[in-house]
Formats: sequence, C-alpha cells, structure tokens
Amino acid sequence: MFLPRIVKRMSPLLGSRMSLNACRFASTDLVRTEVDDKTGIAVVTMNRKPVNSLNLELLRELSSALDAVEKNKSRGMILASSLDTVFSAGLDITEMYKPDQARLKDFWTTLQEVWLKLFGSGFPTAAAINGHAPAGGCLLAMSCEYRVMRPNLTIGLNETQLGIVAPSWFMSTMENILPRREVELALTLGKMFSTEKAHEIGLVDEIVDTKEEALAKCTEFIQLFARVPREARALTKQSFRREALQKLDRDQDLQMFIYLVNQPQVQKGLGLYFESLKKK
Ligand SMILES: CCCCCCCCCCC/C=C/C(=O)SCCNC(=O)CCNC(=O)[C@H](O)C(C)(C)COP(=O)(O)OP(=O)(O)OC[C@H]1O[C@@H](n2cnc3c(N)ncnc32)[C@H](O)[C@@H]1OP(=O)(O)O
Repeated sequence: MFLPRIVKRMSPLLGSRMSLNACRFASTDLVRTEVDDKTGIAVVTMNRKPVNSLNLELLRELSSALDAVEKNKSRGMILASSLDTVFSAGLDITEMYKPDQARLKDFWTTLQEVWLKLFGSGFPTAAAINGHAPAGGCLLAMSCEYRVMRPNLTIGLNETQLGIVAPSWFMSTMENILPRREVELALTLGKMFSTEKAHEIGLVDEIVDTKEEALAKCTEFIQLFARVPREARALTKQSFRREALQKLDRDQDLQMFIYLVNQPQVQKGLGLYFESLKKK
C-alpha cells in the first residue's frame, strides 16, 4: 500500500544547480516522488533492483505516484530510474510465468491503469532514460511527451523476439510518435534501437551524457509550457490522444491476455526466455 510521506528536504536531485531548492517527497521503497518547490516539477524515480522489472507492487506504486502528481497539481512529471544502466526491463516475467491467476489479473489491470494515467495525463510528462528500456520499459518512456536518453543504450518493443505479441495499445503508443511504416517494421522485427538510431528516427528527442543532464533537459521541456494555460494544454493533449486511449477495451484486453498467457506454448516460451536471462 502506497502511503505518501510529505516532508521538506534539500534536493540532491539535479546536482548543485538545484541543490538549494526545497522538495516535497512522497516516497516508498519502490518509487520515489520528489517535487521541486522552485519548478513545481515532480520527478518519479523507479527503484526496484536489479532492473526495475515491472511487477505488481512496482506498478501499484507507480499508479499511486501518478495520482499524487495529479493531486498536487505539479507543473509536470519526469519519469526516471535510480539504476545506473537500466531504465526498466519491462514487465516482470515472473508475473506471467506459472502465474497465480488472481494476481495475474491484478497485474494486468494495474498495468492498464498505469498506462491510462500516464499516456492520458493532463500534466506534461518527460522520460529521463538513463538506462536500457526494452518492452514495457519502452512503453513507459513512449507514454511520456518527451524522451531524453543517455548514449549506447537500447530501447524498443522486442516482444516478437520473445515469441509474444505486444498488445495493440503498446502499438498505438509507438504510433503516437513514429510513422506507421516505421512502427510496423519495428514491431514485426521486435527491434531494439540503439540510443543513436532511436534519436535518428525520432523515438528519442535528445541524447545527453549524464542522468543529471537528462533531468535538466526534461525540466527545460516541461518549462516550455509555463505560459500555456494549463487546462487548454491538458485538453489538447487528451483530445489528441483520445483515439488511442478509447481503443483500449479493458475487459476484452484482460481476457485476451489471461487466455494467451496461459497457453502451454506461451508458458514454455516464457520459461525458456527466463532461463536464458538467468544464464546470461
Ligand atoms: C503468440 C501469442 C502470445 C501472446 C502472449 C501475451 C503476452 C503479453 C505480453 C505483454 C507484453 C510484454 C511486455 C514485456 O515487457 S515482457 C519483458 C521483456 N523484457 C525483456 O525482454 C528485457 C529482458 N532483460 C534484459 O534484456 C536485461 O536484463 C537488461 C538489458 C534490461 C539489463 O541487463 P543487465 O545485464 O544489466 O541485467 P541482467 O540481464 O543480468 O539481469 C539481472 C537480473 O534481472 C533479471 N531480469 C531481467 N529482466 C527481467 C524481466 N523482464 N523480468 C524478470 N526478471 C528479469 C535477470 O534474470 C537477472 O536475474 P538474476 O540476477 O537472478 O540472474
């Protein structure tokens, strides 16, 4: 259960430039939320070692953090990772392999919820991609409005490479950024792009060397909207994204997911993939 802790602290977030700004913290072990009092921007940092794989608990806390950002009327939100080389490894395979059925349902429902809140948020969002971002990790980054990434990393929807299929709302999220043809190729190949290639095709907006620079660039992006009326901006964004949001039929999607994941050949594939990750 997420219990926001609101305290005043000095911010260690953005290095010396920001170090005198007081921040409000609403944090749990898995997700840290820090709102800079000067900019009014919240930084939501995923913190689940070793690779920020998205299990039910991390998703629940992300969902609560998004509610808190909305409720606090933050100027915007930056999504980041506390880990040095991984933004998020995507969905936690252990949630889908030999699953407990009630938990599996909860897991998928919470993932849908996180996407609806993040992709459909009224406040401005940016992703500081300071590590690899495969599959569900790429989904989170793509759900934001702006992406800044460190060099020599990878990002993409690699599902077909694992013998599984990205749900249609993962596809719509990529289609909100890239031309249809590029998306079809990326999805059917299960393509993981290097930072540099992702930047070239427009999946990533900027490349920077450090996490601090990524946070600073994301802040600059969000501050572009400082003089734009908040409601008008929010409604414009939500109207632009409405078609993708409305296409998700949550019940049907859940039933399809449960059915497919429980297929013996999918279970076998997930098991083999999980083993290969362990042996790496
Ligand atoms: C035919 C129809 C079928 C339809 C089926 C429907 C199913 C719907 C599917 C929904 C869409 C799925 C979305 C997903 O997100 S699936 C997850 C995809 N993710 C990946 O492929 C990433 C896998 N991980 C990596 O590539 C690397 O770990 C990474 C580059 C992220 C980091 O590399 P690094 O070298 O730093 O770390 P390690 O690889 O050594 O990993 C450390 C430990 O973490 C474990 N691990 C890694 N990724 C995951 C994961 N996604 N889930 C669970 N655990 C993970 C890894 O095994 C290591 O564990 P140990 O230390 O115990 O060995």
